[in-house]
Amino acid sequence: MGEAPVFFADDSQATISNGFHLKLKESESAIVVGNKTYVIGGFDDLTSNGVRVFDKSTDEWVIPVVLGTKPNEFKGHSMTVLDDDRILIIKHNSNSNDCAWFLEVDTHFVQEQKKKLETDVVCWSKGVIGYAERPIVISGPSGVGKGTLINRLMKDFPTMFGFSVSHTTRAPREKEENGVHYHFTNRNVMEDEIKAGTFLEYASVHGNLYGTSIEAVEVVADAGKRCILDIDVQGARSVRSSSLDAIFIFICPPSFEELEKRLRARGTETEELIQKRLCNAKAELEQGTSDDLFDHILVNDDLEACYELLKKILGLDGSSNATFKTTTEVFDLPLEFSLSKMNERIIIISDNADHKIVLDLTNMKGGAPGRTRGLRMYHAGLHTTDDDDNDGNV
Ligand SMILES: Nc1nc2c(ncn2[C@@H]2O[C@H](COP(=O)(O)OP(=O)(O)O)[C@@H](O)[C@H]2O)c(=O)[nH]1
Ligand SMILES: Nc1ncnc2c1ncn2[C@@H]1O[C@H](COP(=O)(O)OP(=O)(O)O)[C@@H](O)[C@H]1O
Repeated sequence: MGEAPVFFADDSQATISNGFHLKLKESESAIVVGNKTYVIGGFDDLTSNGVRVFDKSTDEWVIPVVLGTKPNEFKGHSMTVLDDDRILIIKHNSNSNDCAWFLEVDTHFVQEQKKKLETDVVCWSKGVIGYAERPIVISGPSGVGKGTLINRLMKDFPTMFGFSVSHTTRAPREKEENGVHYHFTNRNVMEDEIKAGTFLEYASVHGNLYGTSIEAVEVVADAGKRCILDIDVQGARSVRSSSLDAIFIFICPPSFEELEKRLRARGTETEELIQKRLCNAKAELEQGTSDDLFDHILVNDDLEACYELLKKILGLDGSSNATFKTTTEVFDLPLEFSLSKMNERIIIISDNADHKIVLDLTNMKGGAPGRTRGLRMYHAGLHTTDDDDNDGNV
């Protein structure tokens, strides 16, 4: 039986706490979503994971599993509930690069994780202001040239793309670096991490476990880059059903014989492993080309031609409207403020009312696991129409 909720810090907290009074620490505040009261804050306390939940239906406190990277330095904040499935938290005295955070409490991803982990789960997702490009999933059989194409993109556009470094239980190849090509791990550790909800997706491929951690994707978004995932078809299917909102590209070889030739010429696998990869390639090619999982299928025959096509799909050849807006005005938020919600716009009103900033969620995309992208911020009164630019539209 959980500790019963005790007494109040002040009236405002008492009114939002679902008909009972909560005693909150100085840096905490509470908000009600359905039957549950979420108490958020206390990040300085190392014994706390920053979120506790009082469930009115069971009369119990629950400490949920908290996924995603949580915000640091969380002094004052204001909150509001969106769509009954996430809480928007805006930090006081912050700026637009790090002011908006979402605690997802009942989104599709969180519901899935609750089922998987059989416990209460919440997940943080940082809000990113401004135009945000969709992550890219690249799949294809072993030896088709995925790594070659990705390395080329990263080399030609170093500030634009970031590689999602997967975890794997396979042994490192010569020249592969831990933390750069993969996070090399062992099966027991990885299975425990899978159980703990560390991964956005994972699969058993060629007899080893491979997985994309939530952190691997977030690290890239934090660096302001567009994330590239090199994952197998099973992983692509999992990502498709997540909120990552990626572009899915499948790379095919010109022929099976050519695939075998490349795999042998690379010289990184034993004969036994080459046979295993070739055998799996048949099924991968069938799955990759037979349903609607992939948005684009590229044949990597001539490398240059394939690379040009890839750049075209990604809007890098100058023929598309997909320009990269990397800079947006930085807004300083007041020391103290309250929030008011008007449809999909959140008005941030400073306590002395000299300052009004709008956080526009109309083009919000993505979400946990990963960033919530496409948010827009402007000074109230200065904005004219909804369609005067394409911020957030991908
Ligand atoms: N599902 C999933 N597949 C992955 C991940 N990382 C790599 N893979 C896939 O695992 C397969 C084997 O990768 P690897 O051992 O590096 O060999 P390669 O394909 O010959 O370069 C490839 O199809 C990769 O796309 C991951 O995080 N998740
Ligand atoms: N279009 C191409 N034509 C000939 N060889 C290629 C081509 N693309 C890649 N390769 C070579 O094929 C081998 C496998 O490529 P790699 O990028 O490692 O594949 P993957 O990452 O899909 O397993 C490498 O030796 C690479 O240099």
